[in-house]
Amino acid sequence: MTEQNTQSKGREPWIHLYGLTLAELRTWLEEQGEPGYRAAQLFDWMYKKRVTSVDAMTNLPKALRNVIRERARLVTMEELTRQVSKKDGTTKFLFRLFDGATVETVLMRHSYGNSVCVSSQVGCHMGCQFCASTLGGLVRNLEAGEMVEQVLACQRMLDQEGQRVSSVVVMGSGEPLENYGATLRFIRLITADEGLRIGQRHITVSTSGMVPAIRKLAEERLQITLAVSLHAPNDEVRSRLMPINRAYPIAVLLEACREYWEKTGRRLTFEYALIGGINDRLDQADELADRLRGLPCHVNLIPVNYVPERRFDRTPRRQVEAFRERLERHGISCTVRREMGADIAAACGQLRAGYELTEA
Ligand SMILES: C[S@@+](CC[C@H](N)C(=O)[O-])C[C@H]1O[C@@H](n2cnc3c(N)ncnc32)[C@H](O)[C@@H]1O
Ligand code: SF4
Repeated sequence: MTEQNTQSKGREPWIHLYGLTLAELRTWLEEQGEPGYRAAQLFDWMYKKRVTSVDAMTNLPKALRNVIRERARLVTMEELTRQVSKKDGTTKFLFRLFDGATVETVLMRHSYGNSVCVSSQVGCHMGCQFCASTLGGLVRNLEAGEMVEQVLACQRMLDQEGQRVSSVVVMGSGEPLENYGATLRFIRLITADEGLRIGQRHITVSTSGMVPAIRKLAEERLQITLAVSLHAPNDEVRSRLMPINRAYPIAVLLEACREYWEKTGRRLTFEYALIGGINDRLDQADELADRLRGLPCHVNLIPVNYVPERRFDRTPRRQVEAFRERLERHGISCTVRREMGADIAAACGQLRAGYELTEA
């Protein structure tokens, strides 16, 4: 039996079709006593025609459709809410999963294409001080198929406009490298030729800095971008903001990043949320530049999103610009991330947190 079935503890033994590769789907069909060649037809309905019901798969025999309906599931998530930004078209979805847990997905509309921000876990237990996703701790890992479904839900919305998902960032709730197997499987599924065919170079995985997993990922030699949430120029500040820094301090983390670059040839991205009075002084920009010197990388500066439970101040716009200029003067490539969907609420994780509160 396929790997994903054994992952899914605590649910009825049905197979999630979006969690399977084409070869695995073929094997599964054969195990059900059905011809394996039907897998390609099924995949076509799933990924090219993107139907949401097995009944719509009209070129499959009725008996086969019955087998699939009884023993497998196609769509496992229900859309609870959809908010569309009037400013920039950013769309935030809140989904209910098969077990009642909820996750967020965000579709961002850029001039250069459409990007989906995927969640990798329900909640998170990493405890970063500025992040809403961790407020209720970790509920569970997402399965690969549930991550694929997030992308497909956005693609179905884009289908109405004749557009496609051009890039994927695993930057929603959760620490993807803690859910390593599912994240890797997800990447393989969405890049597959017979699936959505999203190029590896259009995929970014963001991590809080799980050093052993970064090393393991480097060995896979994928062409994805690794984004590392750094947020501080030294261990004192980073350990206050991110408990993981006590296990893997900055020097150890940057060493793993260098290894990632050496093995994959991919430039690193560092995420740096500017928090007023904590990590946004110009001498801290100097210190950050010192640490990153010689490592092929790009820094994304993000004025911290307000999380009511945390009460961190946002760095004023002028100071953000000064910080960026200082880094650039040191030769560090750097951008200030454009705020998307500012009118539809909230830092990552807040939509779900708000929903869980009103449901409780
Ligand atoms: C929600 S995390 C998920 C991926 C992974 N766990 C990580 O930490 O990189 C995605 C990014 O959002 C950032 N982030 C979380 N809360 C934020 C906030 N309130 N303001 C700005 N960025 C935030 C994180 O630091 C990280 O760079
Ligand atoms: S920033 Fe990432 S690792 Fe930290 S709590 Fe949020 S989701 Fe988890």
